[in-house]
Amino acid sequence: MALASCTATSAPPAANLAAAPANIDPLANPAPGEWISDGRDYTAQRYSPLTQINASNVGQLGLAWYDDLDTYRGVEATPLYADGVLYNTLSWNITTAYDARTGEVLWTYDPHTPREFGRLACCEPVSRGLAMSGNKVIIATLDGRLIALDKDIGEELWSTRTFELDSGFAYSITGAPRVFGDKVVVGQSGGDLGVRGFVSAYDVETGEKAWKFFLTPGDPANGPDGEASDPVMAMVRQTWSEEGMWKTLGGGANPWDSIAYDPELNLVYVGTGNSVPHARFYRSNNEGDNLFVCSIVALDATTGAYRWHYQMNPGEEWDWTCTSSIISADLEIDGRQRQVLMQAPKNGFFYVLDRATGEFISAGAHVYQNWNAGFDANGRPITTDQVRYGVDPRLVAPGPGGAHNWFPMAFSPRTGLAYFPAYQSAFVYALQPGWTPQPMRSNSGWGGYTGEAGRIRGELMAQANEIEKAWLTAYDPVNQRIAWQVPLPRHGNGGVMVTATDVVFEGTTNQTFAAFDARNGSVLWEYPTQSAPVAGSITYELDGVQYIAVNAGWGGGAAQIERGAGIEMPRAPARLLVFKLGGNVALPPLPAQASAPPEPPALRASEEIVRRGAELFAQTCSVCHGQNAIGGVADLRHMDRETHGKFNQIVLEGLYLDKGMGRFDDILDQEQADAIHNYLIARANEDWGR
Ligand SMILES: O=C(O)c1cc(C(=O)O)c2c(n1)C(=O)C(=O)c1cc(C(=O)O)[nH]c1-2
Ligand SMILES: [Ca+2]
Repeated sequence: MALASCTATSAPPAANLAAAPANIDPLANPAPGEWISDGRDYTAQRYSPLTQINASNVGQLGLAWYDDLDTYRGVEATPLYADGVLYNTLSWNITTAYDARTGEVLWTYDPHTPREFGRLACCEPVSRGLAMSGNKVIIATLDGRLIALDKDIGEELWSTRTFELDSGFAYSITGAPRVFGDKVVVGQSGGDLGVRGFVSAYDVETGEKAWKFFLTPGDPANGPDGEASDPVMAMVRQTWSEEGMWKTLGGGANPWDSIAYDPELNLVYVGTGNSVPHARFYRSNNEGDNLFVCSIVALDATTGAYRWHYQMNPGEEWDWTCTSSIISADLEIDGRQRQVLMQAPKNGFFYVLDRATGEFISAGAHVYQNWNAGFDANGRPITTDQVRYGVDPRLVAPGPGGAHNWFPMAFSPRTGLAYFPAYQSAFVYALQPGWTPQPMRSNSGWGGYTGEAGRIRGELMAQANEIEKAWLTAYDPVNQRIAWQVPLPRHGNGGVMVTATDVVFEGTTNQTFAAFDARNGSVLWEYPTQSAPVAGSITYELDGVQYIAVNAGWGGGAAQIERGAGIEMPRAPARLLVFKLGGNVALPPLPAQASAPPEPPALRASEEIVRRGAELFAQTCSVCHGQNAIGGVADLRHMDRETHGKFNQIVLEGLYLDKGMGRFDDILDQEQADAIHNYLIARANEDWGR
C-alpha cells in the first residue's frame, strides 16, 4: 500500500507550557522535561512538549548510551524519568535506576518474583511499566505484589498483595500500576486461563487497600463480596447464564493493560479483557452480554463505585480485549467541545466516547473486519452472524492478536491525530466438541480441527493469511478516518510517542527505531536496533539536552504469533537504548545466531500418543513455547540430546525453574509428560525433514 497523502488538518498552536500553579498534582502537569507516568500525564497522550529534536535535525540522532539487559525475552516497559534518573523494569520485575546522562546504574531492585508464575503469563513474564509518586517508584510484580521503593536508593518502603495466592485462580500481573492522585490503581491478568478480573486501589503512602471492584460476577452461592462492585452485581449477573463455567473459571475481563484517570471528573477508566472460556457457548451457554467483558468501566476514584460502562463487544468470544491505551483529549466534534476518551482495541475499530457520561460518540474501522454491521442509536454494535461460531469453523477478522494490541498509542493535540501500530488479521474459530476446562491452563474452548472441520479450517486459514498486513496508522478521531499509514513488514511494531515538533517515534519490525513526520508519515530517521522494539518510548530533558529512551526487546504475544508462523529474525539480547542529537556510541555487532539444529531422536511413539501430546502441549506449553512448538522462549524442535535426556526432570521436577521454566507435576503425570515429549520429537523430525 502506498503512503496516503498528508492530512488536511492544520496544526493548532503549540500547547501552552506556562508554569503550573505550585499546588497542582505533578502527574496532571509534569515539568516539560520529565516523564513520570506511563502515558506521561493523566491524559496518557504520550505527547511531549520538548522541541530540541525536530523534523530537520532528527536525522542526527545517535546513541548517547545503552545498557545490555541480559535477556532474550520481550521487554515491554515504558521507562520513566525524573530528576536526572531513568527508571526501567524487565521480566520478573527486575527494576533499575540509571544516571540518565551516562547510563551508570544507580541501583537495581530484584523482587525475586517466583519463576513458577511464568506459567500463568499468557505472553511471557513481561512488565509494561512502573509508576512514580513523590519519592517513590512503584512496581507491580507478576505474582501479584504492589511494591513501593525509595526512588533514590531502591529500598522497599511498603509491599502489599493484590490477590491471594490460594485463590484457586491463575492470577498474574503484567500491566503497569498507575498513580492517580493519592492512590495507586492496578489490575491483573489471567483471562486466558481462568480468573475473576478485578481492579483495586491502594493508598500511595501506606499501601493500604482503598477499594476493589470485580469485573465479573461471583458465584451467588458464595454471597456478596463486600467490595465496591457489590451494588452493581445484580445487574451484572443478569447478563450471564444461570449455569455456566464463569462460576468455576471466573469469567476473566482482566484489566491487564490500560487504566486511565480524569482528576476533575474524579473517574478511573478501566479497560477490560476477554472472557474465559473464550467460547461463550462454554462459559455462558451462548447467552448474554457478559458484563464487564471487553468494556471500558468508569469508577469513582475515591470509592471505586460504578459510574458508567461502555461494552465494545457484548458477548465477546474471540479473545478481543478493550485493554489497549485509553487516551483523554478535549475535541471539537460537530461544533461542540467534547471531553472524550479514545481507544483502538483489538476489534479493529477506533472509539470516541464522552468521558464524563460514557456516551458513544463515534467509532470507525481502521482495518478489514467482518464482525460489525453498524451501531444502533445507543452505540451498541450490531454483531454479524458470521462471527458467532459453533463446531463449524468461522473466519473472523480481526484475529485474537487484535488489530491493535497493548502497544502504546499516542495522540498529538497539535495534529489532532492518534498514532498506533495496526495489524490487519483474521483467524479461524470453532468450538471443540466435548471440551472441558483444565484448571491453571489455557482455556479457550476452541479446537476440534479434525476431519472435515480441519479441511475447512485449512482453507479459511489460507484466506486469513492473505489479508494480513501491518502499518503505523495515523487516525483522525473527529472525522473517523485514517489520515495516513506507513506499511511495515509484519505484526509487532512497537509503541508510539509524539512530540511538539510533530515527530512520531516507533520501534518497527524492520528491526529499527524510527521517526516519522506526524503530519504525513514520511520517514525522517531509522536506526538499526538488532531487534524489534515493542515497548513505548519516552523523551526527557537533562542539562539542556533532549534524550529519547526505548527498550529494544522483541517478544511477547506478537513474537509468539510471528514465530508460530515460522518467522524469527536475527536478534541481539534486549537493550535499553538512549539517543541524543550527535550521540556517537556504537552497538556491538549482532551476536552469532544459533547454528543448525541438532539431529532429533527417532520417533517411536504411536500416532495416537503424538496426538494426545499435541493436545496437552496446546493447553499447557504453547503460551510460552509457541503454536506447534515453534519458537517462543526456546524452539523445542531444536532440543539437544542432553535436554531430551532430562525432559521429564525439566517438565515435572522444575530442573530449569531458575530460568523461568515452570514445574508441572501438579497437572501432568509421567505418561502425559511422555506424550508431550513424543509430540515434540515428532515436530523435530518434521522439521529435520524425515
Ligand atoms: O486476557 C488476559 O488476561 C491477557 C493478558 C495478557 C498479558 O497479561 O500479557 C495478554 C492478553 N490477555 C492477550 O490477549 C494478548 O493478546 C496479549 C499480548 C500480550 C503481550 O504482552 O504481548 N499480552 C497479552
Ligand atoms: Ca487475552
